[in-house]
Amino acid sequence: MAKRIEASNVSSYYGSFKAIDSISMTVEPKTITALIGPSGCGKSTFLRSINRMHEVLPNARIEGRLTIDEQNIYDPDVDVTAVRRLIGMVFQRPNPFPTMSIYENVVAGLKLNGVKKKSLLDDAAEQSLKSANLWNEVKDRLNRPGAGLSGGQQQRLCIARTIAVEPQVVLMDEPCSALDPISTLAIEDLMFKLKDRFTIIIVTHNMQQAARVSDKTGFFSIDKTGDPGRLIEYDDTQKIFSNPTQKKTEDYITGRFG
Ligand SMILES: Nc1ncnc2c1ncn2[C@@H]1O[C@H](COP(=O)(O)OP(=O)(O)OP(=O)(O)O)[C@@H](O)[C@H]1O
Repeated sequence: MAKRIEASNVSSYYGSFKAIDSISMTVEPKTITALIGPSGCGKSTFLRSINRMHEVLPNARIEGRLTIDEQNIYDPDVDVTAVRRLIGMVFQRPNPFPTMSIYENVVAGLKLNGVKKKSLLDDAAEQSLKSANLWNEVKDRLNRPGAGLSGGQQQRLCIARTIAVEPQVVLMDEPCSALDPISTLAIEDLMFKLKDRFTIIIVTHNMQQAARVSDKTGFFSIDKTGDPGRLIEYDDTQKIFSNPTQKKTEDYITGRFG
């Protein structure tokens, strides 16, 4: 089941440096939300705050409230591993486990969760690779190394690995920035397909991509170096790209700034 995400006044810090200031937004289930904005305005920091990856760094912390279907994921009694299982993440560079086969990559998370039965693992591998639009390309070489695939295939393998554990939210941090245009379109097609099942948030520098794939867009910005990033405008993607309310948004999307 895809889930609603609600951020209320989320500020994230690296030590004493405040990287984002008081971000509030609601992301509806089964939608794609794009986060755009100039370099260093805190898009990735916000994304990593959503699945508690931010706090992995020493001295990193957040303030505010982040709920997934009413559950505050920062409540002290919340199991962090369970949060990260619920909220999967795909990174900028495809990062398949280098020593594992294609099959082992996809089922790695399930095995970690204690699934042992071969038929269940086989089934999950096939379904996840099909969902990731990769099955036909790899079904005859499942035991070959994942690292032997092309960049675009590796990224789809990482998406298959992420969705194999049935998360409810999928976070994507510039998932296409290392890919060629054809692989990029393959990932975008895949995102459309996945939004039937998952809530997706994508950080992208590619404005055409944000306009093509997302339902909602959040524009982040900073006033000057050293200031925290702020959410300037958050609205339907069509509105942001055709008639934004804020001048800063307009300047950014028309290329006058950033
Ligand atoms: N590990 C870290 N330690 C300290 N500061 C960090 C760390 N990671 C990011 N920052 C700082 O936090 C701010 C926000 O960075 P972040 O990577 O979230 O921005 P971004 O909008 O995703 O940038 P980009 O588009 O370039 O990826 C920047 O000032 C950055 O230098």
